[in-house]
Amino acid sequence: MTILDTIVARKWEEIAERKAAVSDSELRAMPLFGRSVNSARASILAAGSTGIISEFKRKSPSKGIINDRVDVAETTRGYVAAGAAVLSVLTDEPFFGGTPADLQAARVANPQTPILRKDFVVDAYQLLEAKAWGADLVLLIASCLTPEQVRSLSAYAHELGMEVLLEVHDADELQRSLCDTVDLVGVNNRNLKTFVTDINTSVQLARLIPDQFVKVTESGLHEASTMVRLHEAGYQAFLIGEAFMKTDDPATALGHLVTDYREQLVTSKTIHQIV
Ligand SMILES: O=P(O)(O)OC[C@@H](O)[C@@H](O)c1c[nH]c2ccccc12
Repeated sequence: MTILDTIVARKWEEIAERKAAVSDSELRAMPLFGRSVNSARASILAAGSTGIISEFKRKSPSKGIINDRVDVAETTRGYVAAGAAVLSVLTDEPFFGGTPADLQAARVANPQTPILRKDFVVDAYQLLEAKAWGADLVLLIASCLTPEQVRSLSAYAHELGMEVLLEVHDADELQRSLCDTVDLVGVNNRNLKTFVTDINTSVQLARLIPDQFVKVTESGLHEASTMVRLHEAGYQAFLIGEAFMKTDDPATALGHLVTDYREQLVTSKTIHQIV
């Protein structure tokens, strides 16, 4: 049994508990449910966007406690001020220390910014929750879903007005799960079964992702030079958590990375023009 199997098994228990406590119609009646969503796709592709999807993550199975001191509203507001194109907020409690309240607090603090509900979505009920808690897009992880589930969950997310980030880790997952109700494709550099992180995963898969999808590289990103390399490989967005959250001031860490990335991009473009 891998950690992913353990997480998904626990997730089904959580879903059963939540369904018993809050009905579909109660979720639909929540104040945020009817709000219009912010497009992550548009934000990432806008001229001058950093493409950074900045994550609020307190702990993880691979790293343990990363940061249990900072406030979600203050941190996410700081992320946006420092250049985040999209926010990612973990809502899984047992393994990542996130809560629905974190997502709602980030929503209220950042009304104009697209926010990803970062969780292990396996059931349509979680999409209703995401909408009710103020999410603009949801993550679907190919390795814990059948291609049919990816299709039906992504179509339902679209019906609810949200966008979909499909996460893959290898060519096989990409080829069998990709469908046109997905908006962004994320390549996770971290193998969720072994926790090994390798940037080459993204480099190798980039050319297999059709251009209609926004290409996102996920996990293990700490250096501007790595971002430049992945940008040149075709990535438009970068999902980054730990590099920011492990510091006492995650938003300032993001600001520094943005400055370095912009400088290095200019240098790299100049070199390409000369060579
Ligand atoms: O903290 P990192 O290494 O920058 O990674 C962020 C993000 O990619 C990672 O948290 C993540 C990617 N896919 C996930 C699925 C579930 C939980 C977490 C994740």
